[in-house]
Amino acid sequence: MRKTDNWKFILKIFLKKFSRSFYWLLLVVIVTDILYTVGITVIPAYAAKIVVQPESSIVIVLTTVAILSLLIYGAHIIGIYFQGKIAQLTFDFRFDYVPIFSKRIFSWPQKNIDSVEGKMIIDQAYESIYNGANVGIGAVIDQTILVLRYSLQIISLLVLMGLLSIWPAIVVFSFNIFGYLIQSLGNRWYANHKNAQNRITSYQEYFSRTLMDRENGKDIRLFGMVPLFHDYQKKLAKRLVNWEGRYSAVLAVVNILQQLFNLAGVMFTLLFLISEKGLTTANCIFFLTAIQLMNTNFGSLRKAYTSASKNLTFVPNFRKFMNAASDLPAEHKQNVVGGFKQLSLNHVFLKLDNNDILKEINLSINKGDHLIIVGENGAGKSSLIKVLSGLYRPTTGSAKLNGLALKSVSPKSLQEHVAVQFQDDVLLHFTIAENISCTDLKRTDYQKVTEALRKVQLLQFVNSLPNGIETYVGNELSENGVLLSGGQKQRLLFARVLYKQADLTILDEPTAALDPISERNFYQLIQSELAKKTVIFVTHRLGSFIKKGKIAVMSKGKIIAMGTHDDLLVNCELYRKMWQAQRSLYRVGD
Ligand SMILES: Nc1ncnc2c1ncn2[C@@H]1O[C@H](COP(=O)(O)OP(=O)(O)OP(=O)(O)O)[C@@H](O)[C@H]1O
Repeated sequence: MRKTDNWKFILKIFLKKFSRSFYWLLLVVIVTDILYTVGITVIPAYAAKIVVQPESSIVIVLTTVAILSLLIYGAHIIGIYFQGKIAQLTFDFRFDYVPIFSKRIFSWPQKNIDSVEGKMIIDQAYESIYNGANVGIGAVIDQTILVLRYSLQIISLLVLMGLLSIWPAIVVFSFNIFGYLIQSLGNRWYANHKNAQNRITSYQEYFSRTLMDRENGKDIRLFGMVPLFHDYQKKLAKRLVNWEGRYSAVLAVVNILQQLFNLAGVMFTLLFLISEKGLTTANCIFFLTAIQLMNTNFGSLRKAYTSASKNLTFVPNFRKFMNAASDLPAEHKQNVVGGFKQLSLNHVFLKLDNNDILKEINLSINKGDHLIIVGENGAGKSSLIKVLSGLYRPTTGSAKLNGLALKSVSPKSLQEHVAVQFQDDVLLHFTIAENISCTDLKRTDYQKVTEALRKVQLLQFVNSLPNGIETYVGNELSENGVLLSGGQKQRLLFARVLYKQADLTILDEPTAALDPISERNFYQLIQSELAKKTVIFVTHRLGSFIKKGKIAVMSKGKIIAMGTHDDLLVNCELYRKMWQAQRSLYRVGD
């Protein structure tokens, strides 16, 4: 990606953001800057009149100096106030990105979100916007505005100096240009080495995040893993400190050379002033003030420019995020499924990170079917569920819902007809009712929520809470929130499924955390509440329930057998082994 493209990209974002008032603010700030620059170089020279020309009227000179100073400093104060307003505008831009970010992330194929590459892109894009006021894309704009302001101040000084004598202006300007060239070498070093630094900081953030996250605390504490973490962190810190050391050395060289050039500029001008015998004291004072100010302005300009260039290195990450392939555009996802009739996979293969996860899957689920999927750990059951629920698109082969390509069905229609419960689902720290209805309280059917809670045997517990179904889950958004046990969470998630009453319900190990009584209640609910619905159900528990449906056995990414429990006991060795192993666990005395 070219640097100019990065600038163009940022400019486009901000031009859209800034209204006319922004340009007025900027104009006022620039005018006050120039007034200030001119004022503080001219006023001391004018005041010197009293010293060198005692015959001039002290009253007039002093009054003029006082009035000019008041005007100049007044304008300067107004300028500072408006700078604050500009900073507010450029800071506020990041909050426009909350909806843009989430919308884009959720329009990505799930496969990309789960991948390492996807994680990096999201993290880095996030960093470019939200890493603080002086970092990232916002900082590029802030610093570019500074570059513009300092440049105009320098130009006004050059014009002022040039009106008296062109040579000091040319000399100081040229030396500062050398200073700038040296600075750009330092900038180039930073751009070339930024990725190495990024990588170390991103690893380090993992450790800080994990150590600071209280939810991770249990095992780290119980297994005494803190030293292991600190060890890793120390090594990374060392690498980071080394990196910073090298960068400081580069900066020091740049700084020293720049100071030398500045000094040379001042010396040359002094020589010039000495050689110009006719120069008045007032002009002499003017030149010396102007040169000092110009050097300071050049220094600030270089600093702002360096900062803008440094922060520009964030832009490619952000652009990568904005340009990342999203799912099919909405216009290709207009198909609506009336009611559920059939879900079918034909010759489906799924590759994730270049690994073959699913191989040659052929499956057809018809209205009213109850399909149970069993298999070893890592066989591909959850991945298959992700294909069936439309989260993963097959790498080859087709997935169809009611004869329509699953990828072309509108998300809204899919959401209406399909309910899914994954083994790693998390409850949001919203109210219990919102977690079940998946919408705000105004649109929630309280009676249906109560009914679902009663069915999963949580109603009594929820009613005993201070705010009933309006109690918050967890304590991130409310101090009165309730902390739920693993089994309670799983029952609440199942209440969500019952509330929805979707045509097709997909459940991925929904009983793993349930006690035996709750588990039995769960099977009964499937048979009573979802009897007429279509259900796909992944489980490791080969209980009595399994004898009632059609079973698919998975191994190493394939469906190796399909049939009833009795068929499979005879025809599928893996199934027979799993059944016998589980039975042996529950036989008294074994
Ligand atoms: N996003 C991913 N990227 C790469 N590989 C993945 C991804 N998700 C899963 N896998 C791999 O796919 C294989 C199947 O995983 P999957 O979760 O589908 O198995 P499973 O049958 O549900 O296992 P379990 O019974 O343990 O829940 C595993 O080897 C896993 O490492």
